[in-house]
Amino acid sequence: MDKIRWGILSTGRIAGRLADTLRGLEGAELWAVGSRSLEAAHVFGEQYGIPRRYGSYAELAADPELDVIYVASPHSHHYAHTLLCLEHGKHVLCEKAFAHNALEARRMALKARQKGLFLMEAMWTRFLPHMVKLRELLARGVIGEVRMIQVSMGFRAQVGPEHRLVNPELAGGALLDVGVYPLSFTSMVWGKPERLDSQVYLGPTGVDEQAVLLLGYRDGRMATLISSLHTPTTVAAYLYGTEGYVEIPSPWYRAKSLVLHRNGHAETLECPYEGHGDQFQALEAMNCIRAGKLESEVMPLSETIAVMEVMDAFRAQWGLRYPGELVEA
Ligand SMILES: NC(=O)C1=CN([C@@H]2O[C@H](COP(=O)(O)OP(=O)(O)OC[C@H]3O[C@@H](n4cnc5c(N)ncnc54)[C@H](OP(=O)(O)O)[C@@H]3O)[C@@H](O)[C@H]2O)C=CC1
Ligand SMILES: O=C1CO[C@H](CO)[C@@H](O)[C@@H]1O
Repeated sequence: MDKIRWGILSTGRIAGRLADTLRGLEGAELWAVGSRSLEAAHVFGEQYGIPRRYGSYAELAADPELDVIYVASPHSHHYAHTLLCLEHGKHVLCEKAFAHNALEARRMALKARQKGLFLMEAMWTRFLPHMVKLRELLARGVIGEVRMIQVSMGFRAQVGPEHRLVNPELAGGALLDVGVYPLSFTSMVWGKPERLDSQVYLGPTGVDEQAVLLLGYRDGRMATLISSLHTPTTVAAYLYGTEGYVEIPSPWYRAKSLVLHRNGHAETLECPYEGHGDQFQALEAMNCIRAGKLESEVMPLSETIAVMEVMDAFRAQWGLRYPGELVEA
């Protein structure tokens, strides 16, 4: 296959980051951008050297020469925008959190399967070298049996009530924005939890501004996760095993090393990479598309859906519903 042609849906902050990555990535061609505003598409197109610029997402999705679209709109719109792209025969890499809820995620996965198209949640951290190394270490049992996991991800968002981070119309809240990372991380190690408990602070707009999440697994394994848009926290991860522990230094989700603690000694394992780090997920998407795979084995849709189910359960504990979320008829 020739170069894979990418389209970028939206001109926001993270859209700019992947555009910057894609323009230098082997095998990729940054082909088009779509925005709600043609002017914004032109500005973005100029900035990143993108030849085709559209003033609507529908026109972007309909471009017959595009292969894959990166959906980088707010959480509230991932469902509709992903379906739009799939309906037009485009493969999709969709930002986290994948949707409002698991029902939407299941429908997105079903549509991709029906259309024979690739779809993946852009859980980019999973593809970074330190995560590949971590999976290797755990598979070799270097810290014995992992019994406890502790992960935090919190920062102070100084934004107004309309901002996507706290606006319920845009599916704001710490859980979907940052909590999804520790949940997906724990899922990568152990799969879906059996028991859930939590403490939450709902802010003035009604969304979760911070929470402590407790996950219970079979045989007494447990995880404690922190997610916050209210309080800056360390952004570190620890996996405690029966024979030692692994520390992923702050910020754990894009770290360039791991620290292995065993027998009173700490060994730093370097896991370097260049660039923003989102190139690995783009390479995974392109490799899958070239191989005719509909999903990634590293970030499968079943797991994205399972994590959404866990987030649904936490929101149910908190009585937090989003105005636009799909509900069973
Ligand atoms: N992987 C990562 O590290 C990160 C991932 N993210 C994820 O990326 C997504 C976007 O986040 P981010 O880039 O920070 O968000 P921004 O607010 O910076 O950008 C969102 C873009 O979505 C488009 N959009 C479509 N509909 C709406 C709407 N109703 N209101 C506002 N914007 C709309 C706009 O583009 P336009 O005007 O061109 O149509 C806007 O620029 C989220 O899912 C977020 O969780 C965010 C940050 C980091
Ligand atoms: O995915 C993300 C990574 O971290 C950011 C904070 O620094 C979040 O706001 C964002 O959505």
